[in-house]
Amino acid sequence: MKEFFKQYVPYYKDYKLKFFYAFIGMALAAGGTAGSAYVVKPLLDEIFIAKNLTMLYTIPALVIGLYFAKGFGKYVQSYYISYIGQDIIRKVRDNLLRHTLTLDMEFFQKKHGGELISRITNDINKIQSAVSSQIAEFSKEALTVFALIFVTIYQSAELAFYGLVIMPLAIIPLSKLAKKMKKLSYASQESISDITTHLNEIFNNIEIIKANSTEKIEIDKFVKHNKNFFNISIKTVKTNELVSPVMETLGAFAIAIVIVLGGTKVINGALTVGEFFSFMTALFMLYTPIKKISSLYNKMQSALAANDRINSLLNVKSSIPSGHLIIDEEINEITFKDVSLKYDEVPALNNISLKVKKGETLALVGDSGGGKSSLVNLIIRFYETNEGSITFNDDNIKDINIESLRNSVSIVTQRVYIFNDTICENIAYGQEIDEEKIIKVLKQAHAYNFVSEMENGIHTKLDEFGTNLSGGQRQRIAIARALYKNPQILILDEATSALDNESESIISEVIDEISKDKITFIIAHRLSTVKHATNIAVFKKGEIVCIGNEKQLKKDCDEYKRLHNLANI
Ligand SMILES: Nc1ncnc2c1ncn2[C@@H]1O[C@H](COP(=O)(O)OP(=O)(O)OP(=O)(O)O)[C@@H](O)[C@H]1O
Repeated sequence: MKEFFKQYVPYYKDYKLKFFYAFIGMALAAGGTAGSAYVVKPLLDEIFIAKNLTMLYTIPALVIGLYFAKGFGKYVQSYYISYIGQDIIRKVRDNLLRHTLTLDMEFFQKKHGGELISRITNDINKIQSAVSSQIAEFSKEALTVFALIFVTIYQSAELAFYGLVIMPLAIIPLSKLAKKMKKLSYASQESISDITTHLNEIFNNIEIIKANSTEKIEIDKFVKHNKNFFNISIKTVKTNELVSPVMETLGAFAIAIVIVLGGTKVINGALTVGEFFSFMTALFMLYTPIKKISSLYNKMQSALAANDRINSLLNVKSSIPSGHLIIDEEINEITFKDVSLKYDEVPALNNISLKVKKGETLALVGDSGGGKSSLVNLIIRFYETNEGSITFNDDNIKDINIESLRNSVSIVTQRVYIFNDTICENIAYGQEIDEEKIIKVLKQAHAYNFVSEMENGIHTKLDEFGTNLSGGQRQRIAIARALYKNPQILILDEATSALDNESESIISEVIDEISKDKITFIIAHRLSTVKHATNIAVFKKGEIVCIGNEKQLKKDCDEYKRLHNLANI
């Protein structure tokens, strides 16, 4: 709990004035509550026993004033505390996404999107009540407790001792319940994360699910996750709801003792009836905030568990540190020297050495799983080499600033990413929109014809995942996006696989033309796509078995000949 506050207290310092207002509200609310307990004494002693007529009118006015103070105080306090809490949560959520996006691809490959969404939404919601309403409630209830304790002691210190001694005894069962709550909360958050992950998977793979009629299998899986969440939630309710009966039973003992002792004092004339009832009212009133504090403490455990999960994400650090060099000159060559890459100790690339110069195109061909995409993953530093070095001109890739590196590269992959935005925004993604330039690249990518036929032309909004486009149209949008960036390095990983032969050969010509001042890498299964490449590297099981132009390979490379023959079957 200490760590939790340590982590969030720095956020609070921006809200000093709001805290001050909230505190005034709290003080009014606590004062109003204690005052309404105190007022029982003059009510009984002055009105009912002494029959004082002035008091008959003064006290009701006082009651109205006290309740107004209590209500107004509560309102002011709730508003300011919620404001502070919500604003802090907004900042924590921003920070969490900011941090998550610094992590490397390996992390995202291993973590499910659904789980991350769950952390950034559900878990943060859990701490929201802790940093805002729970802290406020806790402070308000604690202040009320102090004020009421003051009233009880003021009325009778001896009775107060018997009435309140039970409180410390309650700590033992309550702390046991709190421990259990933290465990249950953790399990509950894991379970909701399973649900989000599964839902994410279902909606992302809906085509496959429908096409295979596996809806029932998915529903059965979901029912299991959902039932698990229900079971944990019910256990949480059982544990949390135990607080109240435990406190009430212990409280009943205290009250019983006080009735016997206090009653005796009233009978002996040591205490007035008013004093006794005022004391009893304060004591009764006292158990409500104490019960609330215990229950809040239990609920706080759920925030602590959520915070553990949030911190475990915040503690993950990128294993690919950025370098300091900013690319501000032309990249004339990229050199791979004895490069090896392993994914979790499984080798994917072995001893790769090659050089690509500006104006050249290197094509990567070979069987599936040969390591072609892995090689381009290294150029954009999605992964780190295990051995060997990659240099841009004479600079080691590890010394180059990652953002600057990626700004110099455009990559089009098999999987086309479309944002839920207009065609303009999708093409200029991350850069200023220049409509003329957008139209130019759309024409180059052979996309302008179908775009101009759309209702709003380049301002047409695309669905997320680009479902209002065909596969080939999506690829053309992705190619246009890559061209718009006008990068020094162009990577096309099966970028034209969904195009018909005619479009592909036209786009290939465009790419040949624009790649004259770039370093280009093309991965393609269709060998016809790459026949004009300066060099073709043939991959097999993570190694380059031959490298050369098409003519040389056709002559000397058995593996290339095999691929060529397969393509012609
Ligand atoms: N993120 C990853 N984590 C673990 N292993 C991976 C990852 N990406 C690729 N691999 C493995 O590395 C090897 C090379 O894969 P890679 O994707 O580079 O091949 P490829 O030649 O591009 O294949 P394809 O033509 O099918 O796209 C494969 O055995 C693959 O299973």
